[in-house]
Amino acid sequence: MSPRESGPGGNDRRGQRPGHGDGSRRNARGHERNRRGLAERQRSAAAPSRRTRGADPARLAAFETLRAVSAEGAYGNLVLPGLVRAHRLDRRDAAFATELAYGALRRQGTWDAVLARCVDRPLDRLDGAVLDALRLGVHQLLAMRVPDHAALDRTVGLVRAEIGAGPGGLVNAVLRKVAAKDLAAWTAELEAGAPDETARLGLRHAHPAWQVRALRQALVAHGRDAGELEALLEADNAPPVVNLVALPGLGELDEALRAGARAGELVPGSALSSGGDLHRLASVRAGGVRVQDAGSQLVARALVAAGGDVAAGERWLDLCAGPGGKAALLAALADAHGARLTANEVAPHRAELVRRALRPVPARAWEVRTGDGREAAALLGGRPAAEAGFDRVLVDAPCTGLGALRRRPESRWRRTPRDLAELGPLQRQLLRAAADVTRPGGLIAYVTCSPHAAETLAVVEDVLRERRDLEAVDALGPVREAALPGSLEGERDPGLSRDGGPATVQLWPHVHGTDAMFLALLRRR
Ligand SMILES: C[S@@+](CC[C@H](N)C(=O)[O-])C[C@H]1O[C@@H](n2cnc3c(N)ncnc32)[C@H](O)[C@@H]1O
Repeated sequence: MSPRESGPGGNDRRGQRPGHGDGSRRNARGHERNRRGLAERQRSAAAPSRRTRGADPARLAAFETLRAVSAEGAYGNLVLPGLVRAHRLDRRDAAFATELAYGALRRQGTWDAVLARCVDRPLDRLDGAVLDALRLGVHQLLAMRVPDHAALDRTVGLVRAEIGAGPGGLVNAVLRKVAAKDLAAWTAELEAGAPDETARLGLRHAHPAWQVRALRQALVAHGRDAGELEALLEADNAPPVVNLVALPGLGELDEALRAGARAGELVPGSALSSGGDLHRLASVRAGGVRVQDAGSQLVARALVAAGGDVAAGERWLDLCAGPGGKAALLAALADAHGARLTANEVAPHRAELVRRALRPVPARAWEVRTGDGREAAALLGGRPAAEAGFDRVLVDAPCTGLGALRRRPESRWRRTPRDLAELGPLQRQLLRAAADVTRPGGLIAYVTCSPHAAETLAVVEDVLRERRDLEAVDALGPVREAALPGSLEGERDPGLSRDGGPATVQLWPHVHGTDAMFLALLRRR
């Protein structure tokens, strides 16, 4: 049996029932700890003694991630790396904790449906910490190669150590019921009780039904086959490959490639990371090499490739720049072309992240402004757009993120259709404001990391309908120009031309291995 199969903690603990002996003392501490904030938990996790013999550090890191997500509204992908460091997990245990935490978060809806059949009361009447521990137990039993006895013993040990002996008994009884069937049997049972195909797919692939419906509609709206839906849902559940970008003129990928990364297949100057702690790479520490989804790289580069050569002295604007991924690439490209980028962000703490992202780029090429993009007209200082307007404007609009579900494990369960209704007006206002500050002849890239038609095609169509001074221009040509030759042909063609008009571009996780980025290009007349 490989270490992976028994999970972290090693063979020394196999068969041992952890947590016996000093249960009550640890119970009290566990309750208290579960009420404390993340920072304090991270500090105490870093203490030299492991505090609990019942909870192995990798499962504890996963448990604390789920607690931070469900009790504090944290983002799992932001919390877990800190806990991996705080618990001093080695590479193997870090991989186990990541698979466990992210997997349990992604599949939460399906695991809750399984648990609802094994618990004698509504799940919302369970203690939140107990429910999170149960989710971790189910994920190990049904979706990881952890033997049943290890999944049970370690999860019960974790509960005894972190929550209490009483809950330990309940978790033991419930997980035994879960372990009585395998994933295929559970899936068949859940699907048999589902009212329709959408609900069945939602249970099978752990997506809320409204998102299954929305993604099916999005495939069709962007010119693909609805039959791809299951492949898309599956891609949302696969751990995303970490893409790297070398900022042009500022970073080289040689070091990453020597360390095991593979050259990117979609975008020049990109690589697929071999995993592990990227901060071991000097080029990453220096900021010339950054983590960035290949789809994000592509749409940023397409804005620069569009409309012929960049003229020296061009002024570019990134209207919604936080945390600065695309701004860093744009600023590096701006510097290489003798252009200058203004990066705008409404949230001050995110504007600070933009500043940090831009630090490796020479200061002559950029400035950061904190402000509401809807008031971008202030950037022109009262002068007309024909005189002071920007040549290229990126509107990377706040959106539901339905195209980046791989990366944000819990987000699918947090989002609601109401978000679409709230974001729609903001997206339109930002696009109009971008148009107002673009010089005649200048280009606007409207981008979302969602393929939902309501925040992509509908937004662009509405604004085009009301503004005679805007026209759609082809986005596919510039995207192809920015991509590696031949990488977007045939089945991988991301373009959609409606009624022979200029094409918009929609990338897909299951086709391109990227987030589902949307790009429309507009020109101000
Ligand atoms: C999709 S994210 C942008 C991602 C960014 N371009 C990158 O590549 O790292 C959208 C950003 O818009 C910001 N935002 C939301 N409302 C805004 C507004 N009214 N004006 C400017 N920025 C806004 C959000 O805070 C968020 O940072």
